[in-house]
Amino acid sequence: MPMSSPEIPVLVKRLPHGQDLPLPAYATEGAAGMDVVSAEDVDLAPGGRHAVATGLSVAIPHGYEIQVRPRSGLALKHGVTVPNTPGTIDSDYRGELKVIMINLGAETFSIRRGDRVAQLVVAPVTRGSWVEVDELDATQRGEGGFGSTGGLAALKG
Ligand SMILES: O=c1ccn([C@H]2C[C@H](O)[C@@H](COP(=O)(O)OP(=O)(O)OP(=O)(O)O)O2)c(=O)[nH]1
Ligand SMILES: [Mg+2]
Repeated sequence: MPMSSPEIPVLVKRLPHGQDLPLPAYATEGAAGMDVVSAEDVDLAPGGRHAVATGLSVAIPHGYEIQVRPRSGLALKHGVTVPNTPGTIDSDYRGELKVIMINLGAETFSIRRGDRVAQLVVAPVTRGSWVEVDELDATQRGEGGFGSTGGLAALKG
């Protein structure tokens, strides 16, 4: 028997143009994201982008967010992805949830109302607070970054 993980209840409201659409849903028992469908027809030209309507607004519990992530099949087969991935839906946002999509492929990509365009991951948020100091502790990495440990080759053991 697979263990079921706790589910976070998220309030969802179907907007007038989304009344007949299915709510975002997990495609399989172990899916991390709920597939969300488009509430509109959009033809995305090569290089084009659009904030795709979902016909939904949500109220996420405080301390959680929804991440809007691309579907890998659309990215691999068509070059269609979410440029701001993971998109952030704040717990206090009450506007329409939209999926920003970009067509990085060579062909126009047609999205039809009801098509599953992206996936939504409900995730906990940890917030930080600044502790301002004059000096930071020394580390092995120091100021090195952006490739300072080398290129693609594996590290020598
Ligand atoms: O893919 C996305 C990303 C954001 N939003 C909505 C929900 C989110 O809570 C709000 C603001 O998003 P974000 O903070 O990423 O955008 P911003 O450019 O910083 O806008 P704002 O000044 O409104 O925060 O826009 C979406 O519907 N889809
Ligand atoms: Mg913002």
